[in-house]
Amino acid sequence: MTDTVKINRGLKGVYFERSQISDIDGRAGSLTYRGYSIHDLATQATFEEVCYLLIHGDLPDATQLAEFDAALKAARVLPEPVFDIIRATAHGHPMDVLRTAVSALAALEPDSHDASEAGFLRNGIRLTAQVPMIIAAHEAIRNGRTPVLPDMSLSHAANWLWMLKGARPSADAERLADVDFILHAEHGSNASSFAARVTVGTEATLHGAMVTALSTLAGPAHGGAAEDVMKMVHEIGKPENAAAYVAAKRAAKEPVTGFGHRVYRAEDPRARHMREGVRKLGEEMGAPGWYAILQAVVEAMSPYARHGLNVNVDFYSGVIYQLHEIPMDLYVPIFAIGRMPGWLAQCLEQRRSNILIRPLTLYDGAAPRDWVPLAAR
Ligand SMILES: CC(=O)SCCNC(=O)CCNC(=O)[C@H](O)C(C)(C)COP(=O)(O)OP(=O)(O)OC[C@H]1O[C@@H](n2cnc3c(N)ncnc32)[C@H](O)[C@@H]1OP(=O)(O)O
Ligand SMILES: O=C([O-])CC(=O)C(=O)O
Repeated sequence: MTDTVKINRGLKGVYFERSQISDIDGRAGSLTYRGYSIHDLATQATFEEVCYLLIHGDLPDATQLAEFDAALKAARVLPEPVFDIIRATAHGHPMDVLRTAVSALAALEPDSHDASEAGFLRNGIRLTAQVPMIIAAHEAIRNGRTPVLPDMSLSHAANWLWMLKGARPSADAERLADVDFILHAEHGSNASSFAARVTVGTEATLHGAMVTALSTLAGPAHGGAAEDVMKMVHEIGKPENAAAYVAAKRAAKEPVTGFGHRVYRAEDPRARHMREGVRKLGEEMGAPGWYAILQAVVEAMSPYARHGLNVNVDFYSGVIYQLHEIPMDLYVPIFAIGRMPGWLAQCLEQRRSNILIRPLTLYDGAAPRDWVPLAAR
């Protein structure tokens, strides 16, 4: 038996379900949401339109968009006890605070156990609005400031920057955040979305699935990479040091963060937009050095590109946040803001044709043996 079973460690290359949400061609380096190219969405759409597209399956018309936008804005409310929880955990990593607050919302929202399609949708849209509020409130509280109230006249991206900084963002800063959210919104059966689907598979709540997703996103092999890239850039310090840094990592057989992907063998198509954002912003802000370090790392990694090892979406995003003076430990939470509609769409899809997700592990431990009483061990 042991010899005949084929094991796909890490479920590499395994299809576990059909999906109509997004499509990744890893060899071509292409990504579509509901059939629309990520390049068109990143250059033409707003995050609100992308949310609607992912959740409902089609682009909204003007009335549908206005209704969706109004629902998202109306959901910018946090129950008071959530602020107490944020205050009590304020010294923790923002991702731990966010996950704890979302978990608390499961107990605080009266309809969090509504497992109907409408219940998932209502709770999911509410959480999409609440997640940036939690992150911004935590950032204010840990710095001794009063959380900034949401501004209902602002878009999702602009309101996030407003609550984070307490100042109206420029049109360019708003668009950069919007594009960042669009690029991070959905990515098939990535680890956090898969984990969320496993939770929905047990007929658990949407809040439960979101807590699972947040826990899974936080790891450095997944959403935590942007924070690690920024730490790497600081460690490298100047472009001339990049080659030695990469050589040392390769010699130690350690991954160079921001490179590699389970599915892409060509460059991650999302990286193009982030790269352009870093280059442009760096020049505008008179700080081109960060981009130069990143490109020196890319150059040092170029011998491995032909083996399919290229930059992923998180390679460039950290520097954009750094140029906006956003603390490093907020990088993963920002990813979560963008990923909310993707997680929601995945949970809705799982719920509609639900099945318990329960694979097998092949036992190769100790052979059957006799019980040994404690005194005899
Ligand atoms: C939003 C996201 O989640 S994107 C991913 C963010 N994560 C990172 O950037 C962390 C760095 N990257 C990695 O650790 C990995 O590339 C992962 C976890 C993303 C993907 O891992 P896997 O799919 O298991 O790796 P994969 O099978 O593609 O690796 C193939 C080979 O490339 C190597 N490799 C993969 N990533 C890297 C890397 N970043 N640096 C150096 N070598 C790498 C592996 O060691 C492996 O080499 P081997 O065949 O000699 O053993
Ligand atoms: O697809 C993956 O494995 C990881 C990823 O890029 C994402 O979640 O955006």
